[in-house]
Amino acid sequence: MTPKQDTIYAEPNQQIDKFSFDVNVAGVFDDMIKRSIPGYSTIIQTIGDMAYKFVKPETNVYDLGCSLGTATISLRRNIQHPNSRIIAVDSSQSMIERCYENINAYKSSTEVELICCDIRDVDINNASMVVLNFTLQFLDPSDRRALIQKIYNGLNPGGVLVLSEKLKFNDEIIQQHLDSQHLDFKRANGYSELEISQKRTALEDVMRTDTLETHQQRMNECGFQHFNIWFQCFNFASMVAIK
Ligand SMILES: Nc1ncnc2c1ncn2[C@@H]1O[C@H](C[S@+](CC[C@H]([NH3+])C(=O)[O-])CC(=O)[O-])[C@@H](O)[C@H]1O
Ligand SMILES: O=C(O)C(=O)Cc1ccccc1
Repeated sequence: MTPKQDTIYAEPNQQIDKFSFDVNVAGVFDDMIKRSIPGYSTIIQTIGDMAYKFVKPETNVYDLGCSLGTATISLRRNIQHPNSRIIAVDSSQSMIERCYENINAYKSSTEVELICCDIRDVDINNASMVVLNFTLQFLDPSDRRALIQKIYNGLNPGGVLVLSEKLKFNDEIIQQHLDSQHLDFKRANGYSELEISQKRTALEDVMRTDTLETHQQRMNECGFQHFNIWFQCFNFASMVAIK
């Protein structure tokens, strides 16, 4: 089925509300994320490839900020062991409802537990893989370290964290260049100048990005000794940390 087209910011708005993962966004999210994040499909595919390699029998796999379940479905398709379990979490009720339908559209022997709650309140234990695919950037910056620490503590030795994020750059010239390439990507995917600028306003103070150096330092401080970026397209990156 072709996803419903994202026209949320297509008409001029008198007042632009803060971006939220409400029923309107959930209804067009498949289309929105594919047209907004360069490399999204590659990252989803590779999360599946990593699940094949990293997920061990009798362990938990977490998809934190699962939205419509795209990463969960990729994980589940690639897990080799029937006796592992995916715990998919999102705080948006509208996302969770649609995610439930998407997950149940496929049969699989891997159980998925869907939880509607804040990822800061979820217990992480006996994990062989944790996915934060473009979710950490929406968390209050002062809560990020505690979340990464909780993930580190809940991972088994040899377990993996996949962290995908929009990046910020200290170098102003690089920041401007990569941002303009991202805007060209959105234009090429059919977004108008009005859509781009209204969404940008809505995302201010809602999505706060970190530099790669901040991510690296936080990972190290939480105990991860093996960390690197495995994918980057413009200002979007996916990183891997192994315990
Ligand atoms: N504190 C929180 N607790 C729980 N959920 C949260 C929280 N904050 C934000 N979310 C949820 O995190 C998701 C972020 S989207 C993830 C895409 C997905 N991973 C994908 O692979 O398609 C990324 C984006 O829109 O750029 C939304 O569904 C929020 O409701
Ligand atoms: O659209 C953007 O400009 C982004 O930075 C990515 C994004 C994608 C989906 C929801 C919110 C932000």
